[in-house]
Amino acid sequence: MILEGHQLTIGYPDRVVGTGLDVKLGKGEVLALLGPNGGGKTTLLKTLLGLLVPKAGEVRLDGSVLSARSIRERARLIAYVPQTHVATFAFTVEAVVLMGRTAHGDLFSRPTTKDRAIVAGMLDRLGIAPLAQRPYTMISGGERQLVLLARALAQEPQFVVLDEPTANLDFGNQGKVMREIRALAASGLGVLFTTHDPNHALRAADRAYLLRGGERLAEGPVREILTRERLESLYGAPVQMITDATGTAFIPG
Ligand SMILES: Nc1ncnc2c1ncn2[C@@H]1O[C@H](COP(=O)(O)OP(=O)(O)OP(=O)(O)O)[C@@H](O)[C@H]1O
Repeated sequence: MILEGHQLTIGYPDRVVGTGLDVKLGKGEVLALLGPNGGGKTTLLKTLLGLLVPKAGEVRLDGSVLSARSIRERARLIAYVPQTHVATFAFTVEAVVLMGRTAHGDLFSRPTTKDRAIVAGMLDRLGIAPLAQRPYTMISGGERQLVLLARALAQEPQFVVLDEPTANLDFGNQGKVMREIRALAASGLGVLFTTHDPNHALRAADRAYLLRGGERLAEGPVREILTRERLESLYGAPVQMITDATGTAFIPG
């Protein structure tokens, strides 16, 4: 199964953000989307998810146009972890993660024992089981990020799309999410995530897609694509590269 954007023009009713964009994500692989603020990353993600309609081109899932599938079917296949949002209603953490099961059951049916077991497993896996009965509105931004990831995984999708999944996380939890992303790919899911940290792409992704001003600057295997020169050109700023026996890291210059 492949999630694919073909010759996409992306944007909003009053604005074109990018044109001629081709993106491909297969199962079992991780693609990192990098680029400067306002470059179009979130717009591209939302278009691939079917939340924004492409102005031209099409999004295909397994060769057929995504928009031809029902919203429910899409939700079963592709999970979205948005940038952390603050909920208005004080659902418990467990209830928020249970929402991930909605695509699998009848909309008005009560969660099954299996649903609850899957949710408990996800909370445990991400180390947030102690938060289960806390209101989602009264936990930290980083904890919320992990709850949204748990909700996406409870969906048991084929693809997971994450918008800056490490943005609010402490150093330890950043590592946890990177490991989780690799584990998802190892279990056969396709993962697409945006990041402002090239080191996270190096660590967790197979391929990198560089997007600037709505244009694809480069795409390919992370280790080939992420060079000091390319990152300097992507961000229009100096970048330093540090290499030792254990690997390579980039720091803003
Ligand atoms: N709802 C909207 N309506 C109109 N224009 C928008 C809307 N949301 C974003 N934009 C514009 O679209 C362009 C791309 O924004 P987008 O959020 O996709 O960038 P991004 O690469 O995700 O940025 P960041 O790294 O800052 O999150 C920007 O110029 C932005 O101002």
